[in-house]
Amino acid sequence: MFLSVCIVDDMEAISSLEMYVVDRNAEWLGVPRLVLMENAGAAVARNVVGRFPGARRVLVVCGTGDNGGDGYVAARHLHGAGLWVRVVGLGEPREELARANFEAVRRLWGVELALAATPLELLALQDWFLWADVIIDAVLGTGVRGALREPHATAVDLMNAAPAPKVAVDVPSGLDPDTGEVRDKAVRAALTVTFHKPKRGLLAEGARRYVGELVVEPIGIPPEAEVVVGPGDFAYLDFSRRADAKKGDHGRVLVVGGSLEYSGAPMYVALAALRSGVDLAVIAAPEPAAQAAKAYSPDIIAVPLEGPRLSLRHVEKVLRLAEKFDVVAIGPGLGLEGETPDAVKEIAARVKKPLVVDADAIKALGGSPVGGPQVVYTPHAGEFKALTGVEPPRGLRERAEAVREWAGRIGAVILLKGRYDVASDGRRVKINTTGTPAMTVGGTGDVLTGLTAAFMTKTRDPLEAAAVAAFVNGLAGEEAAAQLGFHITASDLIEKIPSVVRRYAREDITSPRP
Ligand SMILES: NC(=O)C1=CN([C@@H]2O[C@H](COP(=O)(O)OP(=O)(O)OC[C@H]3O[C@@H](n4cnc5c(N)ncnc54)[C@H](O)[C@@H]3O)[C@@H](O)[C@H]2O)[C@@H](O)CC1
Ligand SMILES: Nc1ncnc2c1ncn2[C@@H]1O[C@H](COP(=O)(O)OP(=O)(O)O)[C@@H](O)[C@H]1O
Ligand SMILES: [K+]
Repeated sequence: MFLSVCIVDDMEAISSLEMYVVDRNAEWLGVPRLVLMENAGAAVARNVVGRFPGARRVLVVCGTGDNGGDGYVAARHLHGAGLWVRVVGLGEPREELARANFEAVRRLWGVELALAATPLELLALQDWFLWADVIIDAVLGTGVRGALREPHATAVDLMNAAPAPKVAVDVPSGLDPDTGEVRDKAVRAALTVTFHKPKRGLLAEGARRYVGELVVEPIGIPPEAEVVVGPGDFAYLDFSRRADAKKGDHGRVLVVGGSLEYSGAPMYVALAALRSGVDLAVIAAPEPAAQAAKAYSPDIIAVPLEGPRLSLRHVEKVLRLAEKFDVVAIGPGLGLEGETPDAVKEIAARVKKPLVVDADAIKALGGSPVGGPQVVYTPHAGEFKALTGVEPPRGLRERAEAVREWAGRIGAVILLKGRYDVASDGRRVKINTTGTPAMTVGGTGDVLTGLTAAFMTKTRDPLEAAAVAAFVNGLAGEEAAAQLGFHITASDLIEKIPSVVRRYAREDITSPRP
């Protein structure tokens, strides 16, 4: 399997957001989240029996989220191992996974389950906390937000006041999984069983008195889940809108492209950006392409640059124009005649905006690529060679290494397009597996450029913008090809963008604070 790409070392700490993304992408790869929860709960049970072999009486304290879900699984496994198990639930779980495991415990007449939604109800169960040989803290994990509310705060106090050793599920409740901070209080565990990889906060200075001994347990997440682009990656993009939003709030993209010969490419970029959910997509193009764009669609604003191609005399005008935009995409349809390459070099070097460099602009910059924290190159194999001087390797692992190495050298994000798209910012690698050979039709790269520019208005993370753009572009191609086979055009992809994005993005309308 050439996909045996394991380009991350397996003990680096991760953030709760990264864990959420890996979890959702493992599910997209076909590993159900309920399986992850079952493995997590079973791992807790195994560690309790292994670390406290003399324990007979176990109290499991479960929150209302998936951390609680893990607790219910652990309770079932420990009950199955012959221990005397009592469970306190701080309310009925709402999420389906935790709910399923809550129900599975509720039906076991051999397990005593009490619900306590208030401090008073908890205090009535005080003797359970003193009865236990071991207490499992399954109250809060990576979903903790802000200061502890009730009855969680009382639950933490009762657990800490009990003499029995505590075993924390994933994160000691009350500890911030990313910083290790404790706002008011947290469970002081003898042992923390965390899943898949250590959350950064567990390793922080001063966290040890809460974490106790740390055990990292695999739960069946395949290594590909660390690098594949999937639904989880949408968590990096903000598609929400305020009720009092105004034009431009949701992104302005400037497309610098087109020439006498090519007018379609910049249009594909602009239309794809609009369909991705930006407010404005403007093309700055040589007259013939600008006229064609104006004639083609009222959705596109076109600023004409006199003459048949981008030239040095246009640079100042383009730079001034760019100041009014959030992201600039440069390259599609420019051609490489005359002064165009020099004009591209000048603009790329001086534009102070997030930049997507595609197509002819990559070739124009070839020898001296521009780097920057918000610069993204979207080459196909030939353009990668023009950018770096080297052919991209054929094997996926080698290809990922090459993209990462060159992204690091140039100091930009590189998204190398192909059967699998490989993106890197020099440190992280993302691999997109969506798409279809029907997409070799001209213009699909322009659509990807439009998606990338649009998504760069929705996040500060250009690698994730490019990765999610590739994911959406590929799915749009697959859906178009499902209807039209190998007869799709780039326009068919653009039509599919809204339904693909809406399947994974949260498009909330937030009411502004009065
Ligand atoms: N992400 C993954 O890969 C996996 C996660 N799993 C478990 O799922 C957990 C994350 O689950 P969730 O995202 O549901 O979050 P949690 O279960 O950690 O907490 C969310 C729940 O706690 C409540 N809550 C949050 N902050 C609170 C506060 N300050 N005071 C009182 N209540 C508060 C929320 O209303 C919600 O009901 C992980 O820690 C882990 O234990 C496991 O099932 C294995 C797979
Ligand atoms: N054989 C393929 N299988 C799946 N997706 C492909 C394939 N070839 C290209 N694509 C997709 O088509 C889009 C454009 O890629 P490409 O054709 O290399 O760029 P360009 O249109 O700029 O030449 C990318 O999103 C890429 O993932
Ligand atoms: K916990």
